[in-house]
Amino acid sequence: MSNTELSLQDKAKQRAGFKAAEYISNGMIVGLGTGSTVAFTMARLKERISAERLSIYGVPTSLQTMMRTGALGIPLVGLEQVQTIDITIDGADQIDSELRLIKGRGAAHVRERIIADASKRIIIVADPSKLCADLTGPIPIEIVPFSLPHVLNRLNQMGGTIQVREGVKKDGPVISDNGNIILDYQPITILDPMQLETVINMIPGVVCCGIFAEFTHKTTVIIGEENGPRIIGL
Ligand SMILES: O=C[C@H](O)[C@H](O)[C@H](O)COP(=O)(O)O
Repeated sequence: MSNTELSLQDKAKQRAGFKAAEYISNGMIVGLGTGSTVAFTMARLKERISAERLSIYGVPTSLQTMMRTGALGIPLVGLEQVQTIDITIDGADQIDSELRLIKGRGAAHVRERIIADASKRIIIVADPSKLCADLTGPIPIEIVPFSLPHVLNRLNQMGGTIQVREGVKKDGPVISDNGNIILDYQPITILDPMQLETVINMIPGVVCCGIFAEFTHKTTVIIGEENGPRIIGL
């Protein structure tokens, strides 16, 4: 797509995504997130690989990213082949003032959390619409299919509303890359993101939810503002 065809929001994503690619240097192992914003980072990395002979290996967080990087020719390694990941670049659905996140609109948050945890540093790329004073939800939750009635019961006891995410081009529930079901849980309020994350993640059957509150100490956020990328955090 040419630059003139991009929407204003896509241009903002592009500014953030391109800026993040500058943080990558020769020899790095790079966690590659999922979604439309980090797709711009991957496009820029492909250019740097050709123009500067940049030598990197990516660790993908989803089948979508695996397919995109395959098409771009970015070399990949599996998590089992690396000790640690130098930097992970990923998107987010909501970012609060303390750099806590909600992720998982694309149902990739389980693998994204694993890669984030294995990374020395995390760079989150986003357009300005993702910034908020406080996280509000909905919160994506990946669950083992067998546990559906139990998890629905437990979340109902907590209040709020829950939807089993359904496919757009598929009848029935969305199935994640891990073979699981995705719920979208709208709590009444999120007073303490870390506490709510812990409570949801402890429900048997939940693989994990999309609140990422534990990585703020190693997170940088890049917002693609109109007059240039804004860096928040480290
Ligand atoms: O499951 C999807 C991921 O958490 C994405 O990183 C997140 O939804 C942001 O995606 P986008 O950059 O397309 O807004």
